[in-house]
Amino acid sequence: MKGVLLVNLGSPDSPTPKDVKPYLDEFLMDERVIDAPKWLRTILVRGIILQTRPKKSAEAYAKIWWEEGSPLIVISERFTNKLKTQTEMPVALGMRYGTMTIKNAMQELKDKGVDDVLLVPLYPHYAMSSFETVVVKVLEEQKASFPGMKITTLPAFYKHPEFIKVLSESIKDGLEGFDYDHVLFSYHGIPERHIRKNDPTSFHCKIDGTCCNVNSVAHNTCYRHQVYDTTKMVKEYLGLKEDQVSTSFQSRLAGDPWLKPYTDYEFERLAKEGKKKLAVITPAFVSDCLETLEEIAMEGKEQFLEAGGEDYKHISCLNDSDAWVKVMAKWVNDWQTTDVLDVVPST
Ligand SMILES: C=CC1=C(C)c2cc3[nH]c(cc4nc(cc5[nH]c(cc1n2)c(C)c5CCC(=O)O)C(CCC(=O)O)=C4C)c(C)c3C=C
Ligand SMILES: [Fe+2]
Ligand SMILES: [Fe+2]
Repeated sequence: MKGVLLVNLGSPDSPTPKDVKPYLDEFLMDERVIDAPKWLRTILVRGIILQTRPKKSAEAYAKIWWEEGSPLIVISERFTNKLKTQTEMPVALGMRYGTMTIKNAMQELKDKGVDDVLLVPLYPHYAMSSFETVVVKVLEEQKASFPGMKITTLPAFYKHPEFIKVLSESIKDGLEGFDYDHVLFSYHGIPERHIRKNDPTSFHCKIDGTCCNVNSVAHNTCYRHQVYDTTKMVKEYLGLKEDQVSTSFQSRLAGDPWLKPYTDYEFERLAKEGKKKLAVITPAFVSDCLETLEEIAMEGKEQFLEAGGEDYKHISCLNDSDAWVKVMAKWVNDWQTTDVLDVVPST
């Protein structure tokens, strides 16, 4: 029997250093997130980052925590429950990190008789630190505990016309009544090195965009290429002008160079350039989370206004909107009936 496995990133169990520490430990010890050799990763993560970050992160989580729990988890659960009403297949939700494990979600599907699974990583774009690590983890669990289960993965849907439409329409709703003069597309950043590592040709990606008009298999796994495609397509759908839109990257950790331009620098640049009313959208995330609610909606607003901006609005992610659930329901139901995935990767 067919079933659907939704996977998102995960959150700590509570916004306290006691719960944030093991969550960050699992997250940052993932070799696809901090991709240093294990001995070095251990020193970096356990010897340095985890000495101070859990307290700082817990304070940030406390600012956005809901009565029902972490926004990312609550929203993902609401999305899952709505999807269940729109498909005959069993649907289960797991998280890559934390206590809501992928293994438990796979067990839930198995207990319902599912042996043919559509895996949906809840990320529009491919990065080894998001999409790829989910796929690898699911395949590891399959090998270890569910050998009879067939796994098919929904590809990154960053440029699927139905995704672009539902995202653009939700942005249009968010912009209504807000007299903006610029729209910033802020995506989660990744180290530039990860782009090179994910380039199967080893020579295509130049990290400055000059490669992106040349068709290449590299684009199937190039996070930078994919996010710029999303920006371009949403910009076209909404009829925004070239100088009304820009793309930037948030949430970097110290160390190696990450994808540029950095969102916090963009706030300053845009304010200094006279863009006084800024709308910010965060399309790397399908659900609101720490990185959107705290870093962008709270900290970002402060940074932009301090730099001379006058008005600022973060537009919510797709979350559990009926329109987004309907798009996902169509994709999974099409797979159920035809075995075909109408979500093609790019070249
Ligand atoms: C778009 C998907 C994501 C990518 C790609 C990604 C890469 C990435 N992240 C870190 C480090 C951290 N990210 C943190 C939070 C966080 N990251 C994503 C998504 C992607 N990360 C989400 C949805 C969240 C929010 C989770 C929530 O509970 O709301 C954090 C934890 C918070 C903090 O301490 O700041 C860290 C750390 C790296 C290093 C990385 C790529 C190498
Ligand atoms: Fe992250
Ligand atoms: Fe490219």
